[in-house]
Amino acid sequence: MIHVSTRGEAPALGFSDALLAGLARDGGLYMPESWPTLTHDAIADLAGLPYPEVARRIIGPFASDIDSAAFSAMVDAAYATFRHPAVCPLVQLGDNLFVLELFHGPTLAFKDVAMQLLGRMMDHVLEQRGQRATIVGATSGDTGGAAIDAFKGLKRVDVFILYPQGRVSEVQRRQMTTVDAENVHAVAVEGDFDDCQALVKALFNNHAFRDELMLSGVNSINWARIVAQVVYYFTAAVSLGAPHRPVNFSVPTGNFGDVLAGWVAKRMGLPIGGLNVATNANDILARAIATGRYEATGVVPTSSPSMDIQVSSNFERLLFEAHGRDGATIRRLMQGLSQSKSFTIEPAALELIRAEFSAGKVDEAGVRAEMAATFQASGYTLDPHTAVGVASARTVLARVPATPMVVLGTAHPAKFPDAVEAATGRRPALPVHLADLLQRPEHFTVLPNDQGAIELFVRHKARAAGSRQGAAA
Ligand SMILES: Cc1ncc(COP(=O)(O)O)c(C=O)c1O
Ligand SMILES: N[C@@H](CCOP(=O)(O)O)C(=O)O
Repeated sequence: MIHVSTRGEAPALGFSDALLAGLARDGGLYMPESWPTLTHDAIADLAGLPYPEVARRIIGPFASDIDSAAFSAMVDAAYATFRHPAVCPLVQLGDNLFVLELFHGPTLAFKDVAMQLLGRMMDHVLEQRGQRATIVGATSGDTGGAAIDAFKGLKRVDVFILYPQGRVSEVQRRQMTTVDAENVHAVAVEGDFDDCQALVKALFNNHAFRDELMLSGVNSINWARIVAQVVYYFTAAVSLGAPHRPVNFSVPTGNFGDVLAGWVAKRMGLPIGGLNVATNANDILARAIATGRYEATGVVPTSSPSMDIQVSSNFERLLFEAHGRDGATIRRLMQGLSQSKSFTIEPAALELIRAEFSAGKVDEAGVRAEMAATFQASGYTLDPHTAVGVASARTVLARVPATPMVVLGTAHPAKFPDAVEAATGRRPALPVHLADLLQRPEHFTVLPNDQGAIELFVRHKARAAGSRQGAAA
């Protein structure tokens, strides 16, 4: 499978190279050249299969350059880390309303689903090539913890996670800062998530720095992240009757990776009726889909901090497809974004996007009301991110009540105990393996929102680690 950049100027790469590259060298994002599809019967055959087997059938065609026996073992090991036998179970909340619980992995967020596999695949490819890599990632709270858990202690990688200081929950912060592994570096940046993400992209776009340290990325700019997230759309839809009937999804959205994975599932033949982009007060995507104008206005802190994002990286992948895979157009739109923080989607592209995506914004009062109402009605505890998805899903469900609606349950409520307690009156407890998280000592470094300062820190730490590994070898 060949992968091309959304900006049309970087070399095309195979899966393993795209996996290690993260961001393309022209600043774009990798996408496969074509979509593998599953027949109606092949989708029907997925019913009742264990999650790892579905993962092999969906991810396998993309990861075709990884040895299949090794890949198969990595899939089994990745999903053995989940605490639920179904890996991603489906829970019914009401008539045709379901929550797909994606938070049974080690760090209680949907990021684990992809990251547990990504860590194993990267380590495998690096070992085969005899290489070391420096992973730099940006997080609004969940990617960081999931990446640190997946990569901690690995000999061939150093991990640097940039998070916005003071803008993640205490549990999220501690999941990053209490891991005592030499190859892990939690960096509190004096800025918001968009600043952290811009810094990561700037490090990649400094080609000398990128090559010197062999930078690699684990944000959803990495195509492998998206592929691994496609699987649960299949397991959920098939358990609700696909391919014999369509299923809708409502996705709490920030960086647009998770909902894009649903759109990929649709390209692969899954009968998804509609994909609902559910946003919190940071509603740039809802505005863009409603008006055709993508306009970044500055991040507002909310009770769903992982979705406090204005520059939504993966929207670029959808724009690429909707604009006829024309790299020149994407370069022009992205230049507009960096110069004036805005661009206009071309009318034909907007029409294509609207044919597949609806969008809705849920404000803070709406999030609280949804958490409270769901808890009172069914005793089910939603985290604030999933609550955005459920509240927005109800609007769609009112329009199309006969089609099952699956809301992606993106985080465990115990990651956001203050918001959940304020809405429901109950403080959710952390699972046993994290029960002493609030007592563990923290290690982190505070750095300014400055590319030079980040580069200095990463170079210093990565070189020291390289020398340690060299001495030990
Ligand atoms: C809990 C939670 N919900 C939703 C999202 C939004 O997902 P995406 O960035 O893929 O749109 C995130 C962050 O990615 C998250 O951590
Ligand atoms: N919400 C994310 C932000 C980064 O998203 P990613 O999917 O691109 O890694 C987070 O919690 O870190």
